[in-house]
Amino acid sequence: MSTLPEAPTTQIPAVEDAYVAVPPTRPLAALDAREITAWFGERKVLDRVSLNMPAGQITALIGPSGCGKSTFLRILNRMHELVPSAQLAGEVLLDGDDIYDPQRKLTDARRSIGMVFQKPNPFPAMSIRENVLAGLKLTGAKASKSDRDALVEYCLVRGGLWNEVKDRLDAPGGGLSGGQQQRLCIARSLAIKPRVLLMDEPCSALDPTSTRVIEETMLELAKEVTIVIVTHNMQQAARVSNTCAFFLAAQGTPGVIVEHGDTAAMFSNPQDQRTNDYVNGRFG
Ligand SMILES: Nc1ncnc2c1ncn2[C@@H]1O[C@H](COP(=O)(O)OP(=O)(O)OP(=O)(O)O)[C@@H](O)[C@H]1O
Repeated sequence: MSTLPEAPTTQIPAVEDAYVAVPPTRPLAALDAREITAWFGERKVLDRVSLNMPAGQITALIGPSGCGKSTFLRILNRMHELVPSAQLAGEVLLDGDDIYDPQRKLTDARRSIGMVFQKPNPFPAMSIRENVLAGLKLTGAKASKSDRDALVEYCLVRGGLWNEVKDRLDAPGGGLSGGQQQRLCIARSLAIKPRVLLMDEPCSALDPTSTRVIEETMLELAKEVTIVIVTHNMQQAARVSNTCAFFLAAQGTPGVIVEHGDTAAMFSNPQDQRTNDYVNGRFG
């Protein structure tokens, strides 16, 4: 697990003060990482990692602890640069446009590429409704109350939580179960209609039933949003992902992708012996 902070640290304004709107549907987008090398201080932790994450698909990043999966994921929406010692080389293209282009604002990347973290991190004192709307700070247009209500419903339906909370939208988000809180965080991330959703071990703190609900939610969401998920759970990778990338960092060397491709093929007929050993639980 990464040592980076897991929760957004910026102060969220009161929802009534936020400028909100129901954004139009955005077309599906592919993410293409090219020759990504990453450092923390002097230490190189990823070495020339390239990966295409196709539009409308779920890509799983798998591999043993410490091989750089979370670092790679955070590079995909410019969170890596929040660490003072962190450096980066390479390109990340969202539908052909480099999110690291100096002409582009950091907020452009965050608007298009949302993130769900390992530990559910709703704003506990805010209501369920406010939690969803809190994701809207980045949009810039005002909207009516009915638009906001429609957006809250839209996000909670897609987050797979609507039926469980529709009668208590003003109850605090902190009062939900862990699995419900994680789906609330998914709903919050959907409020700005991201084109890509990054998920860093989103089920590792959840029981098997909540895990299955989140997996079903992901499979539904993938019709509208490209998803990239880090998971240690091989069954989960096999159940939800279309494509898979196996990361590995040999002792004292930076992480690389050993093998990537169609998930079913990688699990049934891996090309590299190390992939074979990993997916069959022989190490990691
Ligand atoms: N903020 C940080 N400062 C310094 N080194 C870091 C930082 N975050 C991660 N690292 C190092 O970078 C390497 C890759 O870490 P990362 O969290 O990306 O791996 P991971 O594959 O996601 O691991 P896990 O599966 O345990 O979450 C590790 O050696 C880790 O110690």
